[in-house]
Amino acid sequence: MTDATAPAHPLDGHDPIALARELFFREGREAAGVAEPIARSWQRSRHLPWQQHQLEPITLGELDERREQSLRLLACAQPELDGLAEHAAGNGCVVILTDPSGLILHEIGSPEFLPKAERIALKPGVEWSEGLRGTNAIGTALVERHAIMVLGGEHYLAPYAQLGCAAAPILDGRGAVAGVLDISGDTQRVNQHALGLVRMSAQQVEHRMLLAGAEGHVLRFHARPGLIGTPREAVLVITDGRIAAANRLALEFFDSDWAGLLDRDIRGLLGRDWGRLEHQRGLLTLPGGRQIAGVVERLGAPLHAAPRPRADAAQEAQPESDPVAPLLAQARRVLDQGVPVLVTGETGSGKDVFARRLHAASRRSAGPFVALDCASLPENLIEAELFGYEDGAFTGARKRGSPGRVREADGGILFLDEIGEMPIGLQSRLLRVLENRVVVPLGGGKPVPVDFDLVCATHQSLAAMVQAGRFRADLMYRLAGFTASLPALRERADRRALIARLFDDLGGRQRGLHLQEEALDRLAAHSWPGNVRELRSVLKSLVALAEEGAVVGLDELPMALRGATPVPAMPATAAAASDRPVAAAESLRDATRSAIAQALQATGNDVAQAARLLGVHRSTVYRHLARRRS
Ligand SMILES: Nc1ncnc2c1ncn2[C@@H]1O[C@H](COP(=O)(O)OP(=O)(O)OP(=O)(O)O)[C@@H](O)[C@H]1O
Repeated sequence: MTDATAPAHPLDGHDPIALARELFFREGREAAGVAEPIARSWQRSRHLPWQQHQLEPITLGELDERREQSLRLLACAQPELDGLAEHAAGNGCVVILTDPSGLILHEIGSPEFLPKAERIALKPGVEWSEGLRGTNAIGTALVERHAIMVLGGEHYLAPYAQLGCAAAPILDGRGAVAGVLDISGDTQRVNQHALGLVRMSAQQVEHRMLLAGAEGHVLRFHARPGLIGTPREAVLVITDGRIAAANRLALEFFDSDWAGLLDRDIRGLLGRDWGRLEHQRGLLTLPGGRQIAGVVERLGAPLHAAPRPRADAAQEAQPESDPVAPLLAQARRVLDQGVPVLVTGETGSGKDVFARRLHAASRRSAGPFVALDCASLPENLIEAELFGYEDGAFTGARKRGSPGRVREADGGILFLDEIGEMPIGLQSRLLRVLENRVVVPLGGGKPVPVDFDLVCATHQSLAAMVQAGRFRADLMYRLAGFTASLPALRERADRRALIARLFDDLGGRQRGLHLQEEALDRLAAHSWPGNVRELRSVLKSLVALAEEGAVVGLDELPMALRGATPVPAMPATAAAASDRPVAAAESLRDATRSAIAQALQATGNDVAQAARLLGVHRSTVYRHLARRRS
């Protein structure tokens, strides 16, 4: 055995894990004093050929292929990855998604822990099966098919003795493992809370995957009717009269495993009357006399049990799919060919989130994602920040110089947010870097070759800025190889589903809250000038203010949302923006301007309060005020 493959050594004499290791490794006895799944895993690991220890990641091309093979998993897991990433970053941890073999497809989270993860090969393209790394949360969860936490000395191998991981397998509707969701960090950072989070998130991914792949009919049911339509519902997929898929909650209800339920004739299980529940919530008496409360949906039909006429019925009739997903797929294809992508949309519509998702889906996902917000830096610092500088290049420069963001993005993606704020003098320099693929630091020094893909974002009209002489036309053409125009929240056909999901994800589910249909209708009809950011902050306070298990109705909504008349929708859809860049982007700017004006009016010109109301940073409001004055 080499050092890297040697079992971790006992930590100290009083530690029960250390004692268990002493008996197991030194004296060759049965594993005792550790949880049963760990003991079983040590036993399995003992018989593994450790000389096959594989630390190198597969190539980027191979990783791409593996991602292609797990496309549905990746799409269904993305919202959880986004949510967990916030938690992980705040706790010094990373979130990991693997494919069914334990190969890491994605890793996102704390910049503090990522380098440590890198050192032990906990990174995209590396497989963490039990067969290759001994007892570890990802590999052992795959074998045990249950969520598991593996801390410090419970890992079989020495290099992982400081590592703490909580992992949950993601099973598809036929019981096959689709992947693993994991939170990892230093041992003391990972606890029962992390285990609860990955377990719950894996359940959400399973729920989404089950519905995404379903054909025919779906029966959603639960003993508590309030939970129907949430990820805690039991689900059966019925295709051609037989059970094609089921989630774990449905198995629990029928006290069965997948083998016992799959391919059974639905009438034998539910009785002949099951079709009575089509599009109508109700009680069904099963052949044994038990009753279930549920609803059957025919796929492709509206997802709501009892559709009622409403003003925006035409939009509601569209399937509640994520309108951003096809844009993301197109943008990824373009970016992977080395063509820059420009993301446009109103403030808070998710441009930053989109850019990060694009990175995660792109050929450069194993490389860095380096973001620079051009609006947040004074003009005279952007150049140094972007292109780097040599020792003492200017007063106040760091002693040993700085490589700059462009070089930091080497091998990955450079994200320039608010590109419209890039000073015109720097635009030609950026263009040169894009064309020549070399960067020369401020204060001289040798040109350094760089290799990165570029994503930019703006809520402004670059075309209008070109006309006004504030943006270089050649740079605009270069940047906008592909424009992804994100829809405003009020224009999204899936906004009801999005609101319901965010409500659950922001703590509604955890606290057992139920968002009433009327309240959901009102939230969906609101104009949301601050878009998803504003929506999140309203939902967060709704969740925080509600008592555990409460029903959240119209009366619980903030005053501004209770009024009967929703704020009229603002003009021009973002979808039209790519065809008519000037007009659409102007309307974007108009919409942003009028949202800010409304917020300032509502708050008596209190900038801080207006910014809070819109869910934007104060500087955004100040910037708009300054522009209005000029
Ligand atoms: N699809 C989504 N699901 C959940 N949260 C989202 C989604 N899209 C955006 N958000 C959240 O909304 C907020 C605003 O998103 P983001 O920063 O990406 O918007 P933006 O368009 O870049 O805003 P700005 O123009 O002000 O920089 C963030 O808290 C983000 O996490």
